Amino acid sequence: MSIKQLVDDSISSNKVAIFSKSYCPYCKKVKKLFAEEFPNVEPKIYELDELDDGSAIQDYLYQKTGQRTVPNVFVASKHIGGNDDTQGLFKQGELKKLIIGAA
Ligand SMILES: N[C@@H](CCC(=O)N[C@@H](CS)C(=O)NCC(=O)O)C(=O)O
Repeated sequence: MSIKQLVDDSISSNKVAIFSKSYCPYCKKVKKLFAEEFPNVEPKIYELDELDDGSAIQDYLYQKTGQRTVPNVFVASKHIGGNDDTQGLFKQGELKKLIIGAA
């Protein structure tokens, strides 16, 4: 499977997909948000620093979204952005709507 296929498939087949790095504090915050606020949703999490293809995945995400940083979050196949974007969407009540809509 190509990197493009792997990333695109995981975005379309998971309600929440998070491309993360295990040591990244912003990633920890966004993973905590989902775990605490949406405990019934199990995000698909890729720790890019622990994967052989992690750099290639990060390159493809940059090509796809214009965002190189992690976390890079997708909900209901929609690109949300990083931790700041995700927390902002949550505070507006829009993250819940997206998740419910994807049920
Ligand atoms: N404002 C961003 C900050 C994200 C950020 O700075 N992430 C760092 C890791 S902690 C990053 O991606 N650095 C580049 C890299 O790891 O390739 C957010 O809220 O997501």
